Amino acid sequence: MSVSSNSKTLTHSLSSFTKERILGAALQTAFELKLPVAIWRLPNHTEINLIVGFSKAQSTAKIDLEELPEGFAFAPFNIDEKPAQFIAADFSLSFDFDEVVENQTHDEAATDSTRDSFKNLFKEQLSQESLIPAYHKSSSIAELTNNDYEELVDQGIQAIHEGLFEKIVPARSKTISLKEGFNPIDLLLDLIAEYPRAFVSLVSIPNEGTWMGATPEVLIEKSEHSFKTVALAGTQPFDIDKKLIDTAWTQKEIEEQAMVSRYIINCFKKIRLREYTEIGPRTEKAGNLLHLKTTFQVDTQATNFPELATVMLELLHPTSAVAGMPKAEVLPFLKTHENLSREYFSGFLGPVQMSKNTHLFVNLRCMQLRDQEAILYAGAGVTSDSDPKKEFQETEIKFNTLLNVIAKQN
Ligand SMILES: C=C(O[C@@H]1C=C(C(=O)O)C=C[C@H]1O)C(=O)O
Repeated sequence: MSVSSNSKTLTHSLSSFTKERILGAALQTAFELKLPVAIWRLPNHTEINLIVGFSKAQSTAKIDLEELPEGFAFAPFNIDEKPAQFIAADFSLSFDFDEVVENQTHDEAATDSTRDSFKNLFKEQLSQESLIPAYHKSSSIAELTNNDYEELVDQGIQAIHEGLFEKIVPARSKTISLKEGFNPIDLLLDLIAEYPRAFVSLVSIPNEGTWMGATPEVLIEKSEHSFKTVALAGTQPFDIDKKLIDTAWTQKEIEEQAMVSRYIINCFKKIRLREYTEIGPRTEKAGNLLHLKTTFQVDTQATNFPELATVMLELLHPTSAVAGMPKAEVLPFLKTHENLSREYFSGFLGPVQMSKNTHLFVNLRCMQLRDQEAILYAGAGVTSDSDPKKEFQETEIKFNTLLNVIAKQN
């Protein structure tokens, strides 16, 4: 294993451990010291990243992508009711294949004692051979669950027929029990291996809990001079015997996805941005599913709009792919009828300003890990042509993205 190191790092000692062991020890240490931690792998990348914050995750009502330091953002669906969390990259590690690199961390005096406690306990945990790491659990107890999803979809369809809105995305949850000896790191590494094109992550924050997922949906990508967002909607199971270009889409699915594109274009219009590139819609494979996807790109240097990502983030979230359209009518309807605490499901998450790049994703195909159980979440886009039974089936196949991999454990 090749290693890069410097005197302030642990790397020389890390290189003799497997990534399972290192990630497990870091998660356990963060749990014991009540520190926030995020582990992720970007789509189409091999590198796995881990950061630990040496102070509490910062609660913030606004994610300002220009102002924030390097770190990881984790925002709920309803950002007006519950603030977003931000984990600063006080300690960070990355693995590329088997090579481990401990990145130079910020050396702020205020966090020195936490840094020392973290490093000492981390070293101790690394020596535990069969460690099953613990994770932070949410302090919220009242979990709402809607058990009649078809009825909810039906109410949505009726409201569309009455002209209240054009599209709605009701969601539901499914609780499963976790096997004795469930190891979140093993599952995370299996998801990473199974879904190379997804954003795979585990986020664990004291009081907020632990979330894991493999999402196909980019919310915002920002690099020094470019901005990207996508309109992703329309769902069908992936058929291994069929070529992607031969995929046929119904009018309902085409319209449903077009509404998401229209929503993004309307956001551009609000800020008078005319120069963007639009690619698609094209069929996109997302694990066991297929979606329709249109990509929107902007050269932020040519348009002289360096803060575009922050402005668009506020306008876009939650998009019509996870809420519906128009938002002002749909959000109160969901609040009254959905009867589900979405929490971080269909919120957004991802690394901010890490090596000058920001990658935010919509938190889909995800679950919340609790004590011996996990709550999975999924929604489906409902339009006037929806069939409640089919929408229920769609949420079932969305759950399968995680369930198929969980079933392979042990
Ligand atoms: C709401 C979810 O997915 C979103 C809804 C889709 C749809 O309605 O077809 C497709 C992709 C996502 O934008 C989910 O995965 O839970």
